[in-house]
Amino acid sequence: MSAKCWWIKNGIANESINYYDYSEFQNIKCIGNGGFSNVYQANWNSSNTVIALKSLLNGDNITKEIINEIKLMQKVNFHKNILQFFGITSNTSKR
Ligand SMILES: Nc1ncnc2c1ncn2[C@@H]1O[C@H](COP(=O)(O)OP(=O)(O)OP(=O)(O)O)[C@@H](O)[C@H]1O
Repeated sequence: MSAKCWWIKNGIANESINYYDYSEFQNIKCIGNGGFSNVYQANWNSSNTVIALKSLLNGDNITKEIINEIKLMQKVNFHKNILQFFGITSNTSKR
């Protein structure tokens, strides 16, 4: 396992990153594409709200940019003009 992949797994294990079961998300529709991800809209059962799921094109290749994005989003999670980062999920049926 790469050090960057370990950073995510360790974050989930020590609860500094929330992990959600993929089955919590319904009505998943693609709404955008970026350089390293596809973005989907979904209904989230736990919060009864609509959220964006950012799906990495290559989940096996966690780059330093992805880690930086997670770190930055966690730091600015309080700001009303910045989307809230809730956590990570994994579509295990795709693996
Ligand atoms: N929360 C959101 N709500 C609605 N659309 C979104 C949201 N997040 C991303 N998108 C859409 O998905 C597209 C790609 O998202 P984003 O730029 O975050 O992906 P990325 O892989 O980080 O791209 P890049 O590497 O080009 O920065 C956006 O241009 C936008 O159209």
